[in-house]
Amino acid sequence: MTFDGVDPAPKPRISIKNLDFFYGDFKALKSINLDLPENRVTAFIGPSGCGKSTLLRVLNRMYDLYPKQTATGEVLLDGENILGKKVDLNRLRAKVGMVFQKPTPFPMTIHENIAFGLRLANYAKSEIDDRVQAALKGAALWDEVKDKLQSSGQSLSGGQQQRLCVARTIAVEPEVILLDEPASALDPISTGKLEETIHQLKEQFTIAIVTHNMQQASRVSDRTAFMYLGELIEEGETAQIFTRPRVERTSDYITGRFG
Ligand SMILES: Nc1ncnc2c1ncn2[C@@H]1O[C@H](COP(=O)(O)OP(=O)(O)OP(=O)(O)O)[C@@H](O)[C@H]1O
Repeated sequence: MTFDGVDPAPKPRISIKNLDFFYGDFKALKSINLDLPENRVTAFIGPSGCGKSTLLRVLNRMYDLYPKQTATGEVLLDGENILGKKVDLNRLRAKVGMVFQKPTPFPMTIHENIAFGLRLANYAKSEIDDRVQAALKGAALWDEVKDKLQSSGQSLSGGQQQRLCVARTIAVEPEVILLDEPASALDPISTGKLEETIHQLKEQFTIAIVTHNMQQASRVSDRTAFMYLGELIEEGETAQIFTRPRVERTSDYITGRFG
């Protein structure tokens, strides 16, 4: 923050330029232009069906797994257009990790949930235990699981499982973390812990989060993008969007007049 309370815009880690997205013939995203600054949390908000998850899924090309889904325009990550045909999708997904709405631990031990990905990413055997520990600490789960690393990941509570998924994601050292309504299945205490974790993670990562919960967006994010019917209506510092929106539709949405 500067003395006048304005966050000096850090450099964008991701730049989205003129992005359109289609499910078959249906245009779900319309000419989106948006920067995601590094070491900041950007929240995508808007009513159901406005395109929040679609936008998130473009950022690691998750849509490529499905037929008839296409994106046009540019999404620059470190200067490279990740929508390009020659992009190595495994490398991209290692750089841009994702945590889903429902906690999805693998049916393996807590340790193995993280070690598995590390081995796939060719980390040296001698490093694995230290990296598992560092990832669990990074996801603020270590203290709760350090004495039961050989128990099943699925034996943890929902909130712990979600932090295990965060640990699994950060273990392989991505640059960007995508969170798709990560707290929607969690109770308020687990949600609070996850939000604290997100707050700490932004020191190291660039984060985008989709959330239906506007209090959550205002608590965890530095910047907020409001979407409506596939368009980006307004984007800016979270405090500005929530207290001084420039566009009437944003104001109507955040004051609960629709959505
Ligand atoms: N697999 C699909 N095939 C066809 N249309 C889809 C598909 N997935 C989403 N859509 C459509 O694309 C639009 C955007 O959907 P998206 O899931 O991105 O919205 P959202 O803002 O994340 O919604 P919600 O808050 O309800 O999760 C919607 O009109 C939706 O019906």
